[in-house]
Amino acid sequence: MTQYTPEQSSVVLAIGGIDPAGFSGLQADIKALHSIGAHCYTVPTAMTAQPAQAGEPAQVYPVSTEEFVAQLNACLSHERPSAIKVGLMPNQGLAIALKNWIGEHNLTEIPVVYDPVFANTLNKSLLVDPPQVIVERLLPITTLMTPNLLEAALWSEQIATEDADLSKPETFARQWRKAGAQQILVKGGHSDDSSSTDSNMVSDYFIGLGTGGPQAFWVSTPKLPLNQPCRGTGCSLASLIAGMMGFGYSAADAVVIAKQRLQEALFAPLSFGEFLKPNFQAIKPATISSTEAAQIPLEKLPSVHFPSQPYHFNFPSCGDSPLGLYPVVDSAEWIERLLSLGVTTIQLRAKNLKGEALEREIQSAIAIAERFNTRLFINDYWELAIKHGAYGVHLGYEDLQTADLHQLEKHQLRLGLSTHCHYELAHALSVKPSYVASGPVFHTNTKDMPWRPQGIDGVSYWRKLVDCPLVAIGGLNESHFKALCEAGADGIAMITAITHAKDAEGTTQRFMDIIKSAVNETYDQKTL
Ligand SMILES: Cc1ncc(COP(=O)(O)OP(=O)(O)O)c(N)n1
Ligand SMILES: Cc1nc(C(=O)O)sc1CCOP(=O)(O)O
Ligand SMILES: [Mg+2]
Repeated sequence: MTQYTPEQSSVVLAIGGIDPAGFSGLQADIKALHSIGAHCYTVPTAMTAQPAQAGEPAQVYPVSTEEFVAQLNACLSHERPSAIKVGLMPNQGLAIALKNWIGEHNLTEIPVVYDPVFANTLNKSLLVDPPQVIVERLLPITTLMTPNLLEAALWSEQIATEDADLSKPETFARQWRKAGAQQILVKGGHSDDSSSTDSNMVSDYFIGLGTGGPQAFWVSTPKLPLNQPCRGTGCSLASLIAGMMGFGYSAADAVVIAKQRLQEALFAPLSFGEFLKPNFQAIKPATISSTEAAQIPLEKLPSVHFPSQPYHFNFPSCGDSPLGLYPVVDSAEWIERLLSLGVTTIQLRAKNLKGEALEREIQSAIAIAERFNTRLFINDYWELAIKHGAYGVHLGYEDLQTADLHQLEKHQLRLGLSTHCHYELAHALSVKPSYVASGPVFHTNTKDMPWRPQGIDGVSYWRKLVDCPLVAIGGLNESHFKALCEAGADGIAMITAITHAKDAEGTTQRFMDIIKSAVNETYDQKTL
């Protein structure tokens, strides 16, 4: 599994055209990247002249291959870039030169975000060679492509199979993947089609590698009532994605964070002449720390959902009393032991049972929890949880692909969801669960985790994003309880600290007391 470990700095090599009017191309890249604290190298592929008047074509003056490579080398003589963003690539000669340069300098591990600019927002062509040949050259070095619907269509028409429906972003995305794109975000900003998405939202379709394997999802932000054409949004989005990938975020995470930041810059767009442009000055400037660059001062994360339909769920609440100490155990026997001490939230995480034995264990656990009037969550086995009338289920991100959320909602089970990164959180929040779990807070020996522990700061940050109860999990023990309560955790979940304790009963009692007084102290501090 890839481990995504955010770095302290992001240096993006932005390659693209110069738009002297300052709306798009490298000028837009610089503004977007500076807003997240990334450094931006700028290597022009062409000077352009893009008149405002609709009738006049754009002029494109590509640099020579020699000039291009000399600029790339000059950048490389400073620090090695942590991501590359490619915008306007006007001809295949420069595309080949870039591909060779990346190979010759062993830069193939660096993520490349390619925004295939074929024409500007005013639909003026900016290419000297046909788009197909340029894209073909760049596909092998590209980590993530970000075409808009028109660009995607232009290419897809060349490669589409006969039965392909070319009116939908998801069709294009699949076509491009077949043609060799590793990961792709088809931007739906030009779409009139609202059949698969909410018409008040702009929805982009992502297919790529998530932390646990291939992912496909829609990522949507509210449609803004802009009264003039807005320029430079595609360049800015691709730059923000490259910047976040440069900080070490996965493509899926970078897309979610970048969409949010662009959305924020578009809430108060700057108007210049006939056009608008994203207002990155309106965003709280990010510092050079990667976590802070991702820390969105927040409107809201974009909504993320799987390819079927947007979600309209509302799972029941877990009640008014705080979730508190939340032991995660593997048997009904443990549940009986801990509930008799007064534990009010507990989870059955039975990884070693199957078939009838598993079903019996779940049934007993539910019967015990009912006797103690306790919130019992069943991990993984949502069908058995429904069948035996459990209080709730806890699901991981992968389970969302298979679990029938409609059935869970229909039977009024509470739903807890694990989250570890931005796109998982964006997805979880779209489901409106009963609680969100955030982990791993610290290193855990209980299971392999592809995510860097996020620490207490990560819990505080999640708290700002999450509008339902928040549960912290991963490597937790009593030394963390006070800080976790101050950070806003409603529940503190753990396995080892209780199940491996010499005196599990005594330990649990002490943990409950500490959490109770930490919750009271935090409450007092907030109300003073
Ligand atoms: C409270 C809580 N948070 C997170 C998890 C992890 O659940 P999941 O992602 O389903 O992983 P497994 O527990 O199945 O390994 C949890 N169980 N409880
Ligand atoms: C099961 C589990 N899920 C996690 C997550 O981050 O989603 S961390 C974790 C293990 C928790 O065990 P312990 O308290 O022994 O560290
Ligand atoms: Mg699970």
